[in-house]
Amino acid sequence: MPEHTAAAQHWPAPVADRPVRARLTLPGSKSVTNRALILAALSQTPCLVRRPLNSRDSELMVGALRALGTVVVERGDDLVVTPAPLRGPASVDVGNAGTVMRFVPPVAALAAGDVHFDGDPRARERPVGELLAALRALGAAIDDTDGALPMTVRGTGRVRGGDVVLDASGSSQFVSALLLAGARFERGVRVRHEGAPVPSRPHLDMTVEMLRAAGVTVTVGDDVWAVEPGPIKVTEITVEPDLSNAAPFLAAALVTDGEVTIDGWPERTTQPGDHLRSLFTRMGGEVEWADGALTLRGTGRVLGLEADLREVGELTPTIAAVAALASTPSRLTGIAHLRRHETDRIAALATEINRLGGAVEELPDGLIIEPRPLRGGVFHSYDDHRMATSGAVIGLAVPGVEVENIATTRKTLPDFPGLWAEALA
Ligand SMILES: O=C(O)C1=C[C@@H](OP(=O)(O)O)[C@@H](O)[C@H](O)C1
Ligand SMILES: C=C(OP(=O)(O)O)C(=O)O
Repeated sequence: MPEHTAAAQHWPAPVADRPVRARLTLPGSKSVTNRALILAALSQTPCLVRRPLNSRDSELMVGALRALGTVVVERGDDLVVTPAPLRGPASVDVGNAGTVMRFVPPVAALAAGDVHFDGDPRARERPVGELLAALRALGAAIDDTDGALPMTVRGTGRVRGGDVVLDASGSSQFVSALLLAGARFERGVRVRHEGAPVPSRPHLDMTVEMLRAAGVTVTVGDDVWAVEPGPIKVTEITVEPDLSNAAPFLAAALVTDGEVTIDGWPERTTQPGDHLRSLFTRMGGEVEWADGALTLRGTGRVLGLEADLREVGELTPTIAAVAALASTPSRLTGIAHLRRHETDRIAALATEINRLGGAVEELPDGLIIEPRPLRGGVFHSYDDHRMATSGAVIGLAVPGVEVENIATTRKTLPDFPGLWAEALA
């Protein structure tokens, strides 16, 4: 049964009856894993992907690339990716993975044969039209449904490439998608963004950094990115732990006055989760990085936050959960694009926190969250992994919170309930 139709289960969120003290190693980053898999499939050499995420979004990416002919083999916890000529006919299930629905179509355009794309019902509502229009302008043939899924990329084995202008205000993934495959286009690709600001800049930096590490020449200007045509050569990529998925665990220390250490936290990284160091400090935590581990200590106060989260939108659900438990108000802005994430996260957060007695007001591009005492109740997850973990954070401090469909956390974490129990033990 597809996961989005899995029977709704209510998971009683554990209450922290004492400060959470834990030291944890987290699974690999979704964003790094799925970029690594794309680059490895387009590489001239086999590639060892070390410590990849092994969860729904990465499984969907592996499935997509296998469908196009790439050989992906497990070796212990690692993956060996052996590139092969890309070919259709093939069918790709994108699930509700933005990285699969945006990063794979340009690869499919390089394949010889038709590649059909579809996914969870929500995937048909998530934006992809701007990317498809850009791909067409670069020489690809695509049959879509009014700029959305389901669609078929009619791959011919080659893409002309060249200059293209697109509006990436809906998702940074449109730009990342074109850059990741662009070196394999005959003329490379030069992407210019025009429109409201592009969100999630760190993810674009991640794309550029990983391409350069794979031997690709990339130049970056103001809202312009160019990839030279040429070979992609990558033999090994080590995936960092998922720092965005560190958010609920660090939040657990913050809201219970505890102390949580995440092992393997890179000293320098392009992952947006690294911004948690400053964001959670502003919300009352004390953060220390030493010897490759990050520790967050609660200080007995949880403060609201005024912040533009455009760059780090995927951290919003956890920040909103902490804000709902804070002693001062929060105003989170710059995140209109979250309305087309796994769910409309702005509406979902307001509805669910208010259902527990909160005082949250929706803005067109964000949330105002006033402090209120909360009560128990069902916290719906809307098939959104980060909504589910946010319910768990609130449940630490509010007895009687039940998270509906906690299993949806498997999008990017193979065993959230197990890790949560380990953290609280
Ligand atoms: O490139 C990536 O890996 C991602 C980019 C961001 O997408 P948007 O720019 O659509 O927010 C982020 O929210 C998503 O979780 C992962
Ligand atoms: C927006 C997210 O995912 P996706 O890669 O599906 O866009 C997310 O993980 O918060």
